[in-house]
Amino acid sequence: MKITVHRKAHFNAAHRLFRKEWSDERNLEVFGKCSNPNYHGHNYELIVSVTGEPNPETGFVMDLKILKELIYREVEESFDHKNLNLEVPEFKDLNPTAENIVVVIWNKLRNKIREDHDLEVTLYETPRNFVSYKGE
Ligand SMILES: Nc1nc2c(c(=O)[nH]1)N=C([C@H](O)[C@H](O)COP(=O)(O)OP(=O)(O)OP(=O)(O)O)CN2
Ligand SMILES: [Zn+2]
Repeated sequence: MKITVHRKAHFNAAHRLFRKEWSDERNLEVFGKCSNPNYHGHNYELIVSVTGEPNPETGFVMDLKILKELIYREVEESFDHKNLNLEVPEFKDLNPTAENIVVVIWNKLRNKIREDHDLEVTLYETPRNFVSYKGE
């Protein structure tokens, strides 16, 4: 029997979507207002979902307190109140789109979670725009 446990978290961060080899006009055409050269912020909401068999002794798939601390260490500490383009090394040469952010987060968490557990990460960039990734 497999069960999925979910933990929500959030971080606030600034970003700019752009390609440096393109003009500001071209970036505006493709990335819209998220290409503002002076950056802008989002309140990102994160859902980390871990699927596995519950341990028969504890009833836990994974201790949610441990998952909470893991998300804090791996995601919130590095991303919260940061400029993703300028302060988070993973985005030095990678456009911080919701798609790229969710993959970076998944990769940071994957090797910290038991191999026999499945991992899916869902990231809300705005209340209506969200992406999810499960490593496929
Ligand atoms: N495939 C993607 N498309 C877009 C991304 C992205 O990361 N992946 N990002 C953006 C912007 O960064 C942002 O998400 C859009 O902001 P906004 O248009 O303000 O979104 P809202 O949900 O607030 O817009 P409403 O019009 O109020 O619904 C754009 N595209
Ligand atoms: Zn944006």
